[in-house]
This record gives sequence, structure tokens and C-alpha cells, in this order.
Amino acid sequence: MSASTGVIERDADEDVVLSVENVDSGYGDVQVLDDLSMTLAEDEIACLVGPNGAGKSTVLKTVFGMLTPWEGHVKYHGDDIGGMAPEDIVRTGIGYVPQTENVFGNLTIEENLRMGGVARSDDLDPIIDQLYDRFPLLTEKQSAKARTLSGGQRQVLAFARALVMEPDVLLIDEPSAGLAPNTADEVFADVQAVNELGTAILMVEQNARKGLAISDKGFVLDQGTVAYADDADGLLDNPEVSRLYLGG
Ligand SMILES: Nc1ncnc2c1ncn2[C@@H]1O[C@H](COP(=O)(O)OP(=O)(O)OP(=O)(O)O)[C@@H](O)[C@H]1O
Repeated sequence: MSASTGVIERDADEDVVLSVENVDSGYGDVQVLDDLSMTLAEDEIACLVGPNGAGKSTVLKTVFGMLTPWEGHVKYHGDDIGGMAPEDIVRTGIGYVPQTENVFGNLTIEENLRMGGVARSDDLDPIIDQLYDRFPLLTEKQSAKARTLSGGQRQVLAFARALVMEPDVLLIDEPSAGLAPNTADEVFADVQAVNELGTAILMVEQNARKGLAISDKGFVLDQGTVAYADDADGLLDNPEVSRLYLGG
């Protein structure tokens, strides 16, 4: 399987921060990703869309070191990080916001943020202060237990927790899952704001149209490989992609 339509041609000097090159990966002896390739430039939001079970979350897990590529390479600023442990990957500058269990419910907002910085050896106060400035709702609730937050507020805390490490790249798995449309829109606005402040984002999103609408480019995954890659508008305007993957 290596069908690829509309693959983006990019300048050789593009500042690629993350590249996934011909990766096979999976669970146990079950292969999920099949010769999958994609790149993310340092100022971009890229959105992975596609049917249930296509392998979108598996891409993030493979980039973040929770799965080791069977074949191919995962490169961060050109260095091969395939198979590196997540705790080392987080130190290199890649953050990960899983879809579920992404905050510690029994800890306060402040404690959650400090947990996000356990891999840092410097004083966390300046970055945590910056994050409180950026996400005022966290300031209001800093002594509250995370379990008291709404779904959207938890998602904001999960982003902020990942940002304590000041990553160059943030991997986000289905930020809008389980959220009402208005709340999902607020979370998408936060994703854009994080990107505008200099973090490249690779996001999986089940709400493909909304995810692509805030993204620079997208990859349609099907059966573990990239079926379509294009800038986000190109995918949204592609009648075949629309019919097959975006609900018409
Ligand atoms: N921990 C696991 N162990 C074994 N198989 C798994 C595991 N996690 C996922 N899979 C399988 O890998 C395949 C891809 O799953 P993945 O979660 O990456 O898909 P996805 O595109 O993110 O879909 P969804 O939108 O349903 O989350 C599926 O067939 C799934 O059943």
C-alpha cells in the first residue's frame, strides 16, 4: 500500500522539525502503520484525519516513543528518535497530549502544571506564570482539583501541562473528543494560539472538517498509510476526499 495523491511538493530548504519516513509500526505482531511518511515544518499545524482504526493515534504513539518503528525513521530536527523512550523524547522538545487521562484528577491545577515540568531541572515558576497569563481560567482555578474541571477546561490544562516543557512540537490526540461544539471551537482556538506562539502541532482529529479548518496541511490516513496529503484547503476542496472521508 503506498497510494499517494496530491502529495505536497515543498522547498528543499523548508524547516522541517519532524519527519516520519516510511514507517511500519504496530502492536505486538499486529501491523498498523504501513510505509507511512509525513513531515511537519516548524510553524505548522498538521491534521491527521481518516476513518476509525486507520492508525492516526498509532502515528502519535510511534512519534512519542510509546511504540518502536519496525521499519523506517522518525526524525526530529534531522536526528533519528525512533525507539527513544518517551521520557527522553519529552526532553528533546516533543510534547504529547493523549486523548484521555491527560490530567491527574486528584491533583490541583498548580500540581498538574508542576508535574508537567518534572523533566526540567530549572525553576518552573517563570514558565508556569507565563502559562497562567496565557490561560487565565487556570489562574482562577489554580488550587482546584483537576477532576472538578469541565471537559474543555481539562483539555486546556492538558495543553498547558505539556507546554511546561516548552516543546517545539506538540502531538495532540483528538482535542475536541467529547466536547460540545462551542467548547470544541474554544479548544481549537487554543490550539491555534499555541501554534502562533511558536509550537508546531501534529493533531489527530475526528472532526475532520474543523480540524482541517485550523490547520496548514492535512494527511488522510487509510489502513495505516497516507492516502492523501495536501494543504488543508486542498483536502477540504477535494471532492473525492470530501466524499470518502469528510462525510460528503
Ligand atoms: N493497544 C493496542 N493493542 C492492539 N491493537 C491496538 C491497540 N491500540 C490500537 N490498536 C489497533 O490499531 C488499529 C489502529 O488504531 P488507532 O487507535 O491508531 O486508530 P485511529 O485511526 O486513531 O482510530 P480511532 O479514531 O478509532 O481512534 C486499530 O485496529 C486498533 O484496534
